Amino acid sequence: MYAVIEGIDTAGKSTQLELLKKKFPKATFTKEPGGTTLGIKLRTMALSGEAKSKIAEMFLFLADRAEHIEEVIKNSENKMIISDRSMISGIAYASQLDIDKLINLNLIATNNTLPSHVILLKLSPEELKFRLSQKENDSIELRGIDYLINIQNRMEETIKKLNINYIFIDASLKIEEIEQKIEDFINAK
Ligand SMILES: Nc1ncnc2c1ncn2[C@@H]1O[C@H](COP(=O)(O)OP(=O)(O)O)[C@@H](O)[C@H]1O
Ligand SMILES: Cc1cn([C@H]2C[C@H](O)[C@@H](COP(=O)(O)OP(=O)(O)O)O2)c(=O)[nH]c1=O
Repeated sequence: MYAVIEGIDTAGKSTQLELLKKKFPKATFTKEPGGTTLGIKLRTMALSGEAKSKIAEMFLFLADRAEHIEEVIKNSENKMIISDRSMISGIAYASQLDIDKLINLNLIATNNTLPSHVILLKLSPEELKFRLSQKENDSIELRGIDYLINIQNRMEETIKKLNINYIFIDASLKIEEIEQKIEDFINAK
């Protein structure tokens, strides 16, 4: 199983991953960007905001993804893998490019590997605004509410296009309610 937790910044991914780690202690927990030694360097570069070109930034994430698939996902193929983000973020955040083109590029990076289970935590604009106001924001989060809601819409569109097994969960539900929905989804198939 290759399950991924997706959602825009502050959707609650880290919160749920901490709970999943307790529930599934034998699973492999990983993340993008920064799930490998090379990926840690690429993550710093990608998140610094140094890239003037959005395309250059996207290729940093794609390089991270290719290394992650090869080093982590392929090496744990028969185990339960749970990842914080995936190619769905890669496609959604590269918002200046067309989704179909990005699917092709990402399938090159992943050698055609797709997640088997996608969990998307969805925020309303109001809840997003509140959560961003509560924390210090990195260069991507500083792009604002409309930017992030557009990314969230692109995540939904990408997941539907990829025709994979997914669940969309209202991210403003209680933490325990979300936890239960994720557990039921993972245990169902
Ligand atoms: N279901 C929830 N209801 C209310 N607040 C939440 C919920 N889940 C997470 N939070 C809070 O929202 C903020 C962002 O959560 P976090 O798990 O760090 O998101 P992400 O990893 O997706 O950026 C944190 O302050 C966290 O405590
Ligand atoms: C995987 C990926 C993430 N991102 C963005 C989303 C996030 O804003 C940022 C880092 O993700 P993340 O590690 O979830 O950030 P945080 O430290 O806030 O938990 O990178 C892309 O722009 N493209 C990508 O391909």
